[in-house]
Amino acid sequence: MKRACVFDYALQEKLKPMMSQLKPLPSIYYPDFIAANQEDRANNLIPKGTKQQDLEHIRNDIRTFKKTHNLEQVIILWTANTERYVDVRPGLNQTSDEILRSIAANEDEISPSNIFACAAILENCPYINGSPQNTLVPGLIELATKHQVFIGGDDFKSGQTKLKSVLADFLVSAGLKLQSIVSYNHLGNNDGKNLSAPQQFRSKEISKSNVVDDMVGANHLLYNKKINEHPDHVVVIKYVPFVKDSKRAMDEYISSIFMNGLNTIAIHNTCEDSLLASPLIIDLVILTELMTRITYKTSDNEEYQSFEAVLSILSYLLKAPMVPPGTPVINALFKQHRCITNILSACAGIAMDTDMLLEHKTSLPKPIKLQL
Ligand SMILES: O=P([O-])([O-])O[C@@H]1[C@@H](O)[C@H](O)[C@@H](O)[C@H](O)[C@@H]1O
Repeated sequence: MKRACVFDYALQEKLKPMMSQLKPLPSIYYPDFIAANQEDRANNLIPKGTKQQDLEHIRNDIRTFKKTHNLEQVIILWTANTERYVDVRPGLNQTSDEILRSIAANEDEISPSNIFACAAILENCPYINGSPQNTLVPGLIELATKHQVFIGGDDFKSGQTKLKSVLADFLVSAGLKLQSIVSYNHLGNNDGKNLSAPQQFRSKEISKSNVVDDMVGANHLLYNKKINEHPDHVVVIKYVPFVKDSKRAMDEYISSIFMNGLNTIAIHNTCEDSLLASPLIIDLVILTELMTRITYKTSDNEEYQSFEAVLSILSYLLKAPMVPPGTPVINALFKQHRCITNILSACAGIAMDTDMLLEHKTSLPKPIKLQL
């Protein structure tokens, strides 16, 4: 808390008695997966062993934590460093058997977050990837499906990307042809320091770049699908220690409009990145835990079932939403929000809001006013 410099001194002093009770458990550190500049922070480690031993250690930590705190459910959420992407290849991690064998064989290409996700799934704990790397490889998706354990990701959608998912939806659905998006930001916290390494930046660049794909892809009038027409989209992230957690985001959106006119929107946003991300952590855990208690049955199957293991309802909170294989990725923010409210309305037996408000546009009966 002191090192991060997010809270002012007075607030830190108030929080210190509570925060000092929280002792992080030793973790695992495979240098090849995060920036070399993180080495001095890797100072609370499990004794060096094989990846199988690391897996068993993390599994035991989960069981011990659950028993010590007398918990019904433990949810594992990765908020640690952005890792480089792992290779996805036959024999390594494309099936559940492959990834379990690869861990047992101490394969170099198994990442720390692969180990945590595998441990969570094997301990029947939902796993959420709050960072952009491709932790949840096909083998872990298959393992989660087999064990019917929820998984979700990727990458908290905190600021610049969340705004982009609204602006792009507004522009494209209004027929203003978005032609160029340049998203620049600099920040000085440790996330920024880790992202200053090319491979870690590449993970973040991927998760920040796909957010307009569904909106562009849905508008065949503006964008020629045959030539995969798409706006220019550039993401730049720079590490500037002086600004610490106070991320500066600068965006420029240029759209072609009527009679070949141009519409340029330029935005400057300054915000403490950690303060944007922390509430997302809480919401992701609450929504995931709620989904563990929702089952459904259909007219042709009397048995109640859970939702798909890949929890795409979390997409409202994540930059690069994971979806069950073969299903559409929705990034438009208010579609994602409506998905949550409509599913919860259905669970509560409440009619979904159609926004038609017909009762106020016709002679249909007016709604009964509820005295709450
Ligand atoms: O959510 P968002 O503001 O688009 O993206 C942010 C990035 O711009 C920032 O560089 C990174 O450090 C944060 O983790 C966050 O991912």
